[in-house]
Amino acid sequence: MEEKVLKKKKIGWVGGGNMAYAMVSGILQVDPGLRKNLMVSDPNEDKRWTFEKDFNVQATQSNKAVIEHSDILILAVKPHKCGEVLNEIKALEKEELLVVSIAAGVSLEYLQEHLGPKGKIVRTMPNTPVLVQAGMTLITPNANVEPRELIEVRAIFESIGKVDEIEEKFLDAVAAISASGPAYVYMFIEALGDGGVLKGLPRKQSYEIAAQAVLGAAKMILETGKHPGDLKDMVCSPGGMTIEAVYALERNHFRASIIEAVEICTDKSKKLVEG
Ligand SMILES: NC(=O)C1=CN([C@@H]2O[C@H](COP(=O)(O)OP(=O)(O)OC[C@H]3O[C@@H](n4cnc5c(N)ncnc54)[C@H](O)[C@@H]3O)[C@@H](O)[C@H]2O)C=CC1
Ligand SMILES: O=C(O)[C@@H]1CCC=N1
Repeated sequence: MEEKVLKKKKIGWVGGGNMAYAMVSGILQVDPGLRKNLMVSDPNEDKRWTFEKDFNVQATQSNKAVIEHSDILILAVKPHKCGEVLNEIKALEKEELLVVSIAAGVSLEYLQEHLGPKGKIVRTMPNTPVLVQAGMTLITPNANVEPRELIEVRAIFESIGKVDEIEEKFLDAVAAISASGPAYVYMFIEALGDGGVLKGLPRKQSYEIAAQAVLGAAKMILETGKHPGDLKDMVCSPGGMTIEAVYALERNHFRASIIEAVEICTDKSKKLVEG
């Protein structure tokens, strides 16, 4: 299904930064031949060159060219730049264009205000692991999007990870967990690896061991459906070593610091569009 949609539709990105790069990279792992259907615009020459060099995907300075090329246009600029790009899209009066925003904190209301009442918009929140086809994308369409169009958008993101629909009011928190979350996890892996280095392990091997522990733990949650607390208890032998570590983490507010990070991040999301 994903491949069929990807083969049929012309997809463009306005903004050729980290997320566009990750999405294009993930999509081309499905089928490198899809590159003919993809196009990216960015004012930065180095960014454009990266798409041509790494993927042989056409990259242009002209947002207009990408908008004209696309059946599905992905808005991949920073939140405070969305307004100006939406004005460019509106000016081209391309009624059937399906606009997919990946911008954090930019509401459907804001997007609709700029695109006009007929604008077909899907607000999404993906994350950088789409680059390795292990992304998580939450999506909310506006009322103008037809079911078949939503299926098409889902298919794009399903080709590079998991997809689910969610009420728009949760998307800021989703961004704080799923889109920003990998940064916290990298910090955790780095720290776990440093712990190994402290104990004399070679650094590279220590990071690999730490990353595999995180990957395995995540798979345990997703594949057993067990509560994280139950899985933690399976590791903590009574009177054993793990519970000593858990106690040390609790003394240092490990869980509270992460919950607070999600709260601060969610609040910040709502201010991004102001720049
Ligand atoms: N980085 C992440 O992990 C995630 C980012 N997002 C969202 O994705 C969007 C893009 O984020 P990144 O790729 O990280 O940012 P980025 O800064 O790497 O990329 C944005 C690109 O837009 C280009 N740009 C600036 N003005 C432009 C214009 N008028 N027309 C066309 N291109 C223009 C810039 O040159 C830059 O290359 C943001 O809205 C962000 O909130 C969403 C989920 C995860
Ligand atoms: O930090 C940011 O603003 C972007 C949006 C979510 C992840 N990265």
